[in-house]
Amino acid sequence: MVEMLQIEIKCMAKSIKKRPLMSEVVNMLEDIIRRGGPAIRNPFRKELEFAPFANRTFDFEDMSRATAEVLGRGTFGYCYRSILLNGKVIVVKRLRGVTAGNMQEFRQHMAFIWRIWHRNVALLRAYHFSRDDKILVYDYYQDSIFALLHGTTGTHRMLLNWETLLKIAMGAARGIAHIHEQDGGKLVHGNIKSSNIFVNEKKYVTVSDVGLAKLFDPSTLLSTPTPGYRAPEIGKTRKVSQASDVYSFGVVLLELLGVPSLHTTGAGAIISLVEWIKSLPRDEWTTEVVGVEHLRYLNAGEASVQLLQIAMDCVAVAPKRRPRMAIVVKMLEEMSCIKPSNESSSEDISEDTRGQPSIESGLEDILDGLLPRLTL
Ligand SMILES: Nc1ncnc2c1ncn2[C@@H]1O[C@H](COP(=O)(O)OP(=O)(O)OP(=O)(O)O)[C@@H](O)[C@H]1O
Repeated sequence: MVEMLQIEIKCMAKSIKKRPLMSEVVNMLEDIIRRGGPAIRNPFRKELEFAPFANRTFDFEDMSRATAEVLGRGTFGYCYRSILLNGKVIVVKRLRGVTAGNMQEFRQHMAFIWRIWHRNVALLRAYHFSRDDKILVYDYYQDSIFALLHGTTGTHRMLLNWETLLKIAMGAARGIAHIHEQDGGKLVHGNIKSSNIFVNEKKYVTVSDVGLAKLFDPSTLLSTPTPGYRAPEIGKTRKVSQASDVYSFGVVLLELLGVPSLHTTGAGAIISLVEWIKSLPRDEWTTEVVGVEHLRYLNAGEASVQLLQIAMDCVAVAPKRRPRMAIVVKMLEEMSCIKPSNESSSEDISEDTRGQPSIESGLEDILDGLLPRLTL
């Protein structure tokens, strides 16, 4: 290790003339290795650390040779969809503004994320840490719940059948409840929304971006969750909490139920929407809020009112009045025993009320192959 430090000191010499040539540095390092010195990694090669048990089917060089397309720019930096030469499709997140300043801290945090192992939590496959780059690698999932519901443009509204809707709700709820059990029951996701919930290759609903909030300064997170999913108290407290995760999940439930325009409204508009729903007599909730066409399609009778009630409990303005996520899971599990009154008929509705593709068209390939067989 001392020898390594000596090399480092030589490289950082003030006088340019005293700094060794790169070829000399390589020779010095090779010499250390030859003499059976400390097990060092080639410092000129970028390394990926893989999750325990994850298949190491690619390395950093494969990643740099892959094609990459920007999926979007999120709170934590740019997100790319990358196709490796072996055909595997991965998602690469290049983080910006990470506060975990050194390798040790970052590594400890990654190990913490890997311990949050659950079928409803998206696996962080690998990471890379260097002074210039902090990169996270995930599997690529065909579609987020947001994309399923609203399409990539966010303009259309997909109607889900009752069974699919409940499975998505339950998978996401179980994932969030598991996250809330971590770190001595204190871990907060901090950015629950339908574009962070996916269906994985085993057909499990998985919650992504877990543990990332802890890597950033709270001031970076002031814009999370995205307006619309952000609990009202965050404006004052400037802090996300488990109760604010529950609020965000309530908004996802409303979104799943097809409450119109949720994805385009701001936090204020959501609160007034919630107030409006509360002002309606309960027996008018589903017809007014979910919509007659969608209700006919869901064909779930009183169960859809109950689901709407759970969503409304989650979006209670006072954080203390919101149920804990474990309770939400229980309520959803009880609901899943309630069967819709009749099998939903595909002839009932082939297009939703806005003439946009419904479950019967447009994304049918994905939905036929995927959602009816969602695993719980
Ligand atoms: N593993 C993944 N597979 C497929 N698409 C993904 C994956 N991770 C992210 N995406 C998609 O990439 C886009 C950008 O994601 P990213 O998480 O960077 O930002 P965001 O979800 O838009 O915002 P935020 O940072 O607030 O979560 C989103 O549309 C998201 O659904």
